[in-house]
Amino acid sequence: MKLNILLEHVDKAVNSHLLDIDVDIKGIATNSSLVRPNDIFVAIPGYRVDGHQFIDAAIQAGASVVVGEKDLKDLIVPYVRVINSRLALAQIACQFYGNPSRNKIVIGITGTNGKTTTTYMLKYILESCGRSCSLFGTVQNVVNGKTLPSVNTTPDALELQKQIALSEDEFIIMEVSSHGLSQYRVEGVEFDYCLFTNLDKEHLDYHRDMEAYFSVKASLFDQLKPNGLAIINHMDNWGKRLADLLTSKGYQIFLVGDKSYHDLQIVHFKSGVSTVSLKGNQSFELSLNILGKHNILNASMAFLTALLIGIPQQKVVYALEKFPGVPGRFEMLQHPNGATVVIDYAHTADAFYQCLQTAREEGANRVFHVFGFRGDRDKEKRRDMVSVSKEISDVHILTLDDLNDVPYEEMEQALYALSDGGYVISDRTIAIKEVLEHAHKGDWVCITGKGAEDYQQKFRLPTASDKETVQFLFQKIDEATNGGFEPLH
Ligand SMILES: CC(=O)N[C@H]1[C@@H](OP(=O)(O)OP(=O)(O)OC[C@H]2O[C@@H](n3ccc(=O)[nH]c3=O)[C@H](O)[C@@H]2O)O[C@H](CO)[C@@H](O)[C@@H]1O[C@H](C)C(=O)N[C@@H](C)C(=O)N[C@H](CCC(=O)O)C(=O)O
Ligand SMILES: Nc1ncnc2c1ncn2[C@@H]1O[C@H](COP(=O)(O)OP(=O)(O)OP(=O)(O)O)[C@@H](O)[C@H]1O
Repeated sequence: MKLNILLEHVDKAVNSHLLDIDVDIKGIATNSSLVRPNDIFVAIPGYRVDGHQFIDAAIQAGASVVVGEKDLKDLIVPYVRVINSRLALAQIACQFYGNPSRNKIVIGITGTNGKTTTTYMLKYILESCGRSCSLFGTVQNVVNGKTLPSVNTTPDALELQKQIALSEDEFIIMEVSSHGLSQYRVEGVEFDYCLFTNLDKEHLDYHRDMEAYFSVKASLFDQLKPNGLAIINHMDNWGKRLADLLTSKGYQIFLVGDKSYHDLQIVHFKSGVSTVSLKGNQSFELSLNILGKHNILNASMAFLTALLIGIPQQKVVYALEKFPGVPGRFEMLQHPNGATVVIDYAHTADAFYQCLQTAREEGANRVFHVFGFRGDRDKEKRRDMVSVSKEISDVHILTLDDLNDVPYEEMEQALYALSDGGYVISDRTIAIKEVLEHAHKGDWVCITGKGAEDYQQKFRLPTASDKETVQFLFQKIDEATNGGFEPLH
């Protein structure tokens, strides 16, 4: 593509005369090691390193044009200075791949919790009706039925535009994170449906405060196509704010909630099976294989969206009944002694509440809760998480989550400082072992924070995830002759 066409929609600072240069651009790169001859290299001042440092390497690798934010002179190739490199990248990628989101039905889901679950539910409903979907999210990306690894919840603009262009699927369903929005990863994507699940204290190491976090999330809705629809959880206070904001802007909004004026009303809110009704219609049952009122809410959001897309109600009900769940989201395993083990991805206070309260409402005798905190991530939410755990569970055990380069001892100290009457067992696998040893029939063990993700560091047991650890320990119980655990060596 000719440079002048490629840069047509880029907010440029200076050197715009270079747009006239008759250069043919073959591709786009943001990493110097991935540059190929005749690529345009976009230098991004990153959080770890400054991409401008790699301009020479990019040129050596064949970049024929460089885009950046700095005032640079004397480059041997044309240099386009822009106000924001990430924004320019999105605008360039969008143009290069021909605005691919315009040819798709695009669904974006934002909010602190429930994005992954809701995307999975929607994908399942649509695919059950023979419609094809690409998916972008925390657990995996899927395009044309092929699974691709997921580096970020929301991929960077270059990867996202490329994958949407490659997609032959009818729908694009994506989780839109606040980082993704603030880093312009979805800039240029035009959405048919945008969903808001909820907002809870999270990522305040990145956003100034909750107001700033909310504003970023709300900005997704400005990317709706002219006839695009917003679907909002109106039981969440931030959802109420968003609904007011979008109404004042003239957007078409649909609300999920527990009041008769909601477009989808959850009339009788119960984990597993709930009664819901559509405005002005008879109520009916919505049943799910996964427990938790929060999952009923996620299902209701998916339900309303599917109806707006035009899927018949009965087909949606049927698909949700069969929905197999999401790896590591309230995934239940049965302890040989009759206790119940739940592996969940809860890592905010609200998610703790949902997970632990579900165990309580299911009649748990005692609730054991094993959890930790990500190193080098939002510290503000930690105390709230501990207090919810302390309030709802009978025993809370603090353990290590991903260290993210924080020294082991430092994180261990943080656990002791926060434990508030709970136990600290630093080795995650040993914490799980201790709890499984102490849990009896009728007790529930909730292990939260990692979900289906692999461990980032080695722990004492030879396992790579919470599920593997639990299954490894169950196996040991089965093998042991005395009905207890084999000693560990
Ligand atoms: C803090 C943060 O958001 N970082 C994101 C950011 O990376 P960065 O700014 O650190 O990049 P960098 O490593 O400093 O590199 C800067 C530039 O130099 C280039 N470079 C670098 C080295 C080299 O040799 N040559 C070279 O050209 C790099 O390609 C890059 O363009 O831009 C990258 C590309 O978009 C992201 O992958 C990366 O996400 C990292 C992996 C991350 O962990 N992000 C988290 C915080 C995040 O975004 N999370 C949300 C979900 C949150 C949630 O809801 O739970 C998400 O959407 O994933
Ligand atoms: N609607 C909801 N309200 C509150 N908590 C929820 C809701 N849905 C899920 N959760 C909790 O949040 C955890 C993460 O759920 P899910 O992966 O669906 O959310 P997410 O928004 O994709 O999270 P992340 O952005 O961190 O990947 C679940 O394991 C559960 O504990």
